[in-house]
Amino acid sequence: MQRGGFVNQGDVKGPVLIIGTGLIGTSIALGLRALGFSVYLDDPSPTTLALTVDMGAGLAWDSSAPMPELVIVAAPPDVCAQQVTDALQRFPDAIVTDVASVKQAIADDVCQSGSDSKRYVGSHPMAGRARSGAAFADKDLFYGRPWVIVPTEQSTQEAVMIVRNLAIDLGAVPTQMDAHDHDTAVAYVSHVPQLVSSLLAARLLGAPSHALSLAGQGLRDTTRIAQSDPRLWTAIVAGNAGPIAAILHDLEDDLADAVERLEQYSQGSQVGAIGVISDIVAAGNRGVSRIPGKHGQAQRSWAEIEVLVPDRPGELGRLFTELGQAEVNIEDLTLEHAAGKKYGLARVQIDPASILTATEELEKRGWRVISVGESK
Ligand SMILES: NC(=O)c1ccc[n+]([C@@H]2O[C@H](COP(=O)([O-])OP(=O)(O)OC[C@H]3O[C@@H](n4cnc5c(N)ncnc54)[C@H](O)[C@@H]3O)[C@@H](O)[C@H]2O)c1
Ligand SMILES: O=C(O)C(=O)C[C@]1(C(=O)O)C=C[C@@H](O)C=C1
Repeated sequence: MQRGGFVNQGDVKGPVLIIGTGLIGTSIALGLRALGFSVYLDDPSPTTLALTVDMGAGLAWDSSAPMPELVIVAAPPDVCAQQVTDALQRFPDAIVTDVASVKQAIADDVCQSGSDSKRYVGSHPMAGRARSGAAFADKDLFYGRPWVIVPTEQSTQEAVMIVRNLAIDLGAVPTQMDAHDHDTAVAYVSHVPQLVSSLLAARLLGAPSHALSLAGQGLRDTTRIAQSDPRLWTAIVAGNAGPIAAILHDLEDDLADAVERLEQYSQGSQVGAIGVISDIVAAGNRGVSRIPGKHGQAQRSWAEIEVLVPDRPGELGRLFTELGQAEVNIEDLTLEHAAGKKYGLARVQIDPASILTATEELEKRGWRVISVGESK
């Protein structure tokens, strides 16, 4: 079997079975297929399973298939413990992992199930999309992203290595934590952000349509994940309710303070209101500067060029190609589209040392560069 160029210890050689072939299960399956693994798929929805097989992600599992060496449960969090326990019983030699966004409740249930839980190691790839389902799967979804490995006290070292190798084979960066630390961490970086984004987007239901027609990048940045699947996120949030509630309490205090000061200000009192606004924005600046940049490095400043991109097929590709020809590396990109306009606005982030070259080369090739400046 062709491997991603990694390790001798904990190498999976036999077939991999993926249970739950939605966004994450199918992305893993496609990535493993591309590396030459033999992949089997199972999902309670026959339509989903057929779609995943049609996408070339593997073969539908049946009892005549060879015994898997690794089983990956990629089902909603509230059914993962049961699926892991069943897999440990059905496949007595297999290592079993799950990829659910919550870990403590699943680990507790598996360890108390009476099954052979030393072959179980939890895990969680920190990559995804706001859209569920196999149709949105991507074999490169995990590339460069953290993948948390969450052994229980009973997990064997071999099982841990196999799950680490899975992450590495898919281009992810494994990092190990216990279930409690994992759940607290993801409450901060994933679960509370999801709820805040949803709450913010829900406020738009009461906004007049002329307000929505003015929506720009700020609103899009803060509400992208509000498109997420309510069923999946109900199970995620319910599975990590304690740590999430603790952070929401702090947020509630901050909000109550801000509301009180703003109301005092609007009623004519000057005391403390301006200070609280400045404190909120400055604390936000400090918080956002703690988010690591690409590949987990400390965040650094990029230069940003804003370029008008004609709304025609192939134009964005041409922009990438022509920046590449000028030997300018794109570090990040955002696109803004205004409804009914013939142009989109691409904000391309690049190394500040390349800014002059990029501007000159783009203008030489007929692009309209709107502005050049600093970005984070
Ligand atoms: N979406 C993300 O961004 C993301 C990222 C990392 C981890 N995860 C975790 O990965 C898991 C899958 O999420 P997803 O985004 O792929 O969801 P999804 O809705 O796209 O896919 C879930 C799949 O599980 C199947 N399923 C439902 N009940 C099942 C059961 N009892 N047994 C087996 N399969 C069952 C569904 O038919 C569906 O195909 C979840 O536990 C989620 O917390 C999600
Ligand atoms: O990129 C997104 O859309 C995601 O929401 C991915 C995201 C996250 O919060 O980072 C969502 C849930 C997962 O458990 C892991 C990753």
